[in-house]
Amino acid sequence: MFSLAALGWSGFFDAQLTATDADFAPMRIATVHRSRMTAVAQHGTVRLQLPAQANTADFAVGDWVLVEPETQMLVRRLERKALLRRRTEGGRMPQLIAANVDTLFITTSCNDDLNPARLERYLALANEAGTTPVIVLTKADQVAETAPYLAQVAGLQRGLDVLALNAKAPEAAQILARWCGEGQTVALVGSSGVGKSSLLNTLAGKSAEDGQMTGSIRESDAKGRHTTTSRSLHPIIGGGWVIDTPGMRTLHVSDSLAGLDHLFAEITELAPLCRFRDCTHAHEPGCAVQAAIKDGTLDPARVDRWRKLVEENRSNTPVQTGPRGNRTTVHPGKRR
Ligand SMILES: Nc1nc2c(ncn2[C@@H]2O[C@H](COP(=O)(O)OP(=O)(O)OP(=O)(O)O)[C@@H](O)[C@H]2O)c(=O)[nH]1
Ligand SMILES: [Zn+2]
Repeated sequence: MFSLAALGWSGFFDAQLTATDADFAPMRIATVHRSRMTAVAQHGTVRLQLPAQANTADFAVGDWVLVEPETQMLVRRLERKALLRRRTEGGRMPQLIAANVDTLFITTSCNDDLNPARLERYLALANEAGTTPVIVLTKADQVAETAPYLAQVAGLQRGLDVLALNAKAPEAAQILARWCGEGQTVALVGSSGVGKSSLLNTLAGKSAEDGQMTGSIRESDAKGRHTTTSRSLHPIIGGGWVIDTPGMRTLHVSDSLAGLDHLFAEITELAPLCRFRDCTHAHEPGCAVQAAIKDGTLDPARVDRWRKLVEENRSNTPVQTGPRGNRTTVHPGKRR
């Protein structure tokens, strides 16, 4: 038995209920497949009945829905507090990754997987979603010192929490406990092999074998490696919920202007100080960004990465146009 608060219910969702909703049970989407979905209810997990017109692609793990209790028929989805989504190459609509996630554990390991430019992509994703990012460096037990790895990620975003742990050790759950209290939802993202499944098993208190059986479906990818292919909602031992996501090979940045501004705040805050309002910060006289690079307060490599992501975001984000402010989505053209 779970209380609604333990499931992550809050005033934000309560405020969306009307008098006629009293007959329905709030439930949280636990898995989304092509033609079926399951949800966690106060009494356990149920398979939802879907109305004929429902499209499971419109739902994300972590979503709150109202359900008709006798028939388990889905009635409607509640507005989301946060939504992680991305566009895949050639994808017309953004793919939903997870909803109502409080904290995104951006996972990488203390080895060659650690790549600040890739982490910045995940940070933009988290910022744009309205989810707090935390960088989790796994495989801390495999290196003599974690300090050099922590140093590489510490400056990636103001106020960013960064920590190193062994994903397979039970202490990992204590290190992450501040983000995992009752009703809190966290999600794991990162490249294949960094230890997301290991961390999930540690947080959910499962042995590796149980974890594989009851958790994610693992199948071989093109290279014969076993990778996580589904996502689902799992209870954390000390309270809260964890959503695992499939390993992402490449994360293209799109629809994330605000997320990028927040990520690169130390750069975007300088722009108003440039002499020209439309300064490109490349060659203009009186450019505050170039001045900061020159006096050593701004890392030129960081500025290059910022420029590249802003450009990528522009070319991948549909232009919102239309008569009298109607928002018409124009799908992005071929990537250059
Ligand atoms: N020593 C050590 N090994 C780890 C740690 N985290 C993961 N591993 C090992 O690294 C390998 C990959 O870990 P997984 O948890 O399967 O990685 P994943 O991110 O879930 O990978 P995908 O399912 O492909 O997305 C496994 O052999 C783990 O046992 C860690 O913190 N320390
Ligand atoms: Zn400038």
